[in-house]
Amino acid sequence: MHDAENTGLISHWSALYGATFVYRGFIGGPRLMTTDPVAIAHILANAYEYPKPDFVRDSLASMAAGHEGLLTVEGEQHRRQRRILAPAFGKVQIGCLEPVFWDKATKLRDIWLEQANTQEDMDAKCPRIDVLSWLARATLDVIGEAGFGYDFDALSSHASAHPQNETHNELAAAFGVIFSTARKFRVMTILQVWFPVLRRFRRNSATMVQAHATMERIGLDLIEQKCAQILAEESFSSDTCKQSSSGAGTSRGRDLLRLLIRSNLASATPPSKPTTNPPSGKHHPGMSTREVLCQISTFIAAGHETTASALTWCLYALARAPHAQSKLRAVLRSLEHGGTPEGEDNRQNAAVGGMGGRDSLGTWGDREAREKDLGDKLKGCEYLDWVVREALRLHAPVSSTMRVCARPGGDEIPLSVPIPFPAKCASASSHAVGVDGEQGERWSVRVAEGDIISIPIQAVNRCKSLWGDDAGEFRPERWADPPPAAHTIPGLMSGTLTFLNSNGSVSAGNRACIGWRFALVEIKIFLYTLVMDMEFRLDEDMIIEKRIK
Ligand code: HEM
Repeated sequence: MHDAENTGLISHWSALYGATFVYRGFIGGPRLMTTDPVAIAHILANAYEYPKPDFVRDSLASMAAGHEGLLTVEGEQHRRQRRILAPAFGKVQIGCLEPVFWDKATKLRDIWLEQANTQEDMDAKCPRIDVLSWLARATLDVIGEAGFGYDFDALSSHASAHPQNETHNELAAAFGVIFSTARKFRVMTILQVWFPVLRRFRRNSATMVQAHATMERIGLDLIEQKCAQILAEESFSSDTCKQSSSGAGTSRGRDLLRLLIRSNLASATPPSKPTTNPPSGKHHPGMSTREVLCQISTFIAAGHETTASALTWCLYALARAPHAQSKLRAVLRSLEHGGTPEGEDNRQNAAVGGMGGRDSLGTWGDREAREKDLGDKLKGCEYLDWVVREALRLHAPVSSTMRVCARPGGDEIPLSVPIPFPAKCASASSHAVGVDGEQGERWSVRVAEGDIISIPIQAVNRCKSLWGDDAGEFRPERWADPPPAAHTIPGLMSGTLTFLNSNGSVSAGNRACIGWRFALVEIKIFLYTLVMDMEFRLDEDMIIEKRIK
């Protein structure tokens, strides 16, 4: 399962055994796998009764998210953190971060254009660019600045033109050590799940200890800086405060961490104490410094590679569908010129790779006003929206997740597709019967407390029973009229599980991606900036497939 390109196998099993079946995990442990939308809706709507299994939380924590970040905490602690974090991810607040997205997207585009002009092995007009590594740099810079006002400087150090070159930024290097070590020791991580005695042999090399210390030191410094800024603003109670809380202006100084600390202070401050935040009416405990610290690494772990991978797959899908790519470019260009084809002549000399493209955004006059105007237009651009939805449906960056039943005494999970008895087997000549000899159909499946359930996000997104026979094809136009069956998936991005779903009540738990709006706005601005001036094609000499590294 680990090595197979991850959707194919699950779709194959679903075709053989139905939407809900059991497979054997590591050392034979049984796991329930379901692509049934009703079952998935039930599990996700009761998020606190279906938490992430310990080994999943452990492995997320070791991939830098920490044990007290939003990705890894459960129950009451999660509810409290989510409430404090939610305001930082609101529509207005994300709007404030748009200048960062424009800035990094433009920087990346200029680097690629420069490479296109100078690359030695450029064959005629088609230079080869390793898109994923560059996008990983760009999205690291984005999450650094928009997440906590920190400059990773990953794009600026591009002079060597080799994105794989080691970074000189100490926080990026520390994160790299932790992230790659966590990935490398997968087998050991799995063994530690089954044999807890092995947990004491966790690798804690001097490099790892130092990497953790660096992350902690820089994180604490950032928290201190933000607290000082907020306190200064509070004491001045000036326009600056009004401006930042209303979300106006540029992003400088208005990062997620700062918003989170403001929200945390408001939460932990007795209502009598003056604060620039509107009174909530209730007094809740805030997050500890350790919890705030863990959110910094959580933002990097959850928001960096996911978005780089999403953007890479968007470009891949467009490269494989030249017609859709040209249509998108035409639509985006018409946005810029108020719906007219003006500017086409200027671009006629632009070679593939966009070498005749524009100057950076800065030379267009009032840069901020122009970005704001374009940002608004992008939000209303239907075809761009279809392209992004379709690419993220087909290529969900988080391809699966797991839950464990924690309901005392187990649960009965409802199904929309019944399980037949005798159950279907791989071989048509053999049949299994229900454990209790039962015959007929079952419209629910019984799970015991402790049973592990796999939710194959990407396989659900590509399910033919939901999306039709062309479910595996990139066809943005399908979003003009999505099939009714797709609406049974209560996803954040209609009909898909890419960002998981949010149909749970606050008390039952909401584990959907809190950064979905951040990601979508970032992706759209990057696509606009890159696709406008460059044409993307696949390198014919490369085999591109999706693997969990
Ligand atoms: C295209 C980009 C992204 C995708 C596809 C994505 C997908 C997801 C998914 C599937 C989950 C649920 C994981 C699970 O419960 O097993 C999740 C959770 C989360 N995501 Fe994202 N994400 C993206 C971008 C971001 C960004 C940019 C941020 C932050 C800036 C972010 C922050 C988080 C956090 C903090 C959680 C945990 C939420 C909770 O448990 O309450 N994500 N994401």
